[in-house]
Amino acid sequence: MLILNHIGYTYFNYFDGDVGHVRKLLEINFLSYVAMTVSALPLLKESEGSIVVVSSMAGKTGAPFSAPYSATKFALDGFFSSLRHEFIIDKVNVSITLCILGYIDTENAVRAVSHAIRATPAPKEECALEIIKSGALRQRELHYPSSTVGTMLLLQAIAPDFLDSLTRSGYKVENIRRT
Ligand SMILES: NC(=O)C1=CN([C@@H]2O[C@H](COP(=O)(O)OP(=O)(O)OC[C@H]3O[C@@H](n4cnc5c(N)ncnc54)[C@H](OP(=O)(O)O)[C@@H]3O)[C@@H](O)[C@H]2O)C=CC1
Ligand SMILES: C[C@H](CCC(=O)NCC(=O)O)[C@H]1CC[C@H]2[C@@H]3C(=O)C[C@@H]4C[C@H](O)CC[C@]4(C)[C@H]3CC[C@]12C
Repeated sequence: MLILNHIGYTYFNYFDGDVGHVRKLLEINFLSYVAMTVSALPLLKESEGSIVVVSSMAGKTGAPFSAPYSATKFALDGFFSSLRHEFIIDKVNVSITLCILGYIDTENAVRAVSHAIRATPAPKEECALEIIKSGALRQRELHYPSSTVGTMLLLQAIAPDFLDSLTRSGYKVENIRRT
């Protein structure tokens, strides 16, 4: 099983216009996932294995203060959803699981956003287990925590403007200091 999980450092703030940062983040969060998949594919085909791509709610719906990060996660969905089709057409028995995660209590995330986000983060240990399970079960997508992510995806489909305003109301915008 190939689990793609790493992310590069980004800021949590208004987009600052730095195109170089977006390019660098795409390299770490997106292109390296493509490169690692290419390297591992011969072995994965031989073992009929699984690719697990760790993404985010911010890779399915827009969220403020994470424009570069969000772009890299949307790119993962586009690339790996297309690849999944090709595997099925080609009868390649390698599964692709896209993990759509809400706010998780890892040290870096809590440090970056706890001053500005009202939600309580979900536990990282349970999250890690769900990620591994979803790959082993060859699920198409993991939604974790399922109630929050499931509700948000449903709202995106039926009431996208309402979801946007709900998302914004979850932020303490006054605590975001423009840099
Ligand atoms: N925590 C959250 O709220 C959420 C997380 N996610 C996703 O979950 C995954 C894990 O997130 P989380 O654990 O919070 O992230 P962290 O920032 O805690 O960890 C990121 C990891 O990536 C590694 N890394 C950074 N740059 C590179 C690089 N250039 N090459 C290789 N490795 C690198 C870091 O290594 P080192 O420590 O050595 O620098 C670190 O181990 C990510 O894909 C993230 O997008 C999705 C939604 C919410
Ligand atoms: C808060 C976002 C989701 C919207 C919401 O209100 N959810 C309620 C809930 O989840 O209970 C967060 C969803 C994903 C988060 C971001 C993420 O994907 C990890 C980044 C990691 C980095 O270390 C900094 C923080 C993140 C940008 C993080 C910020 C909060 C989310 C957008």
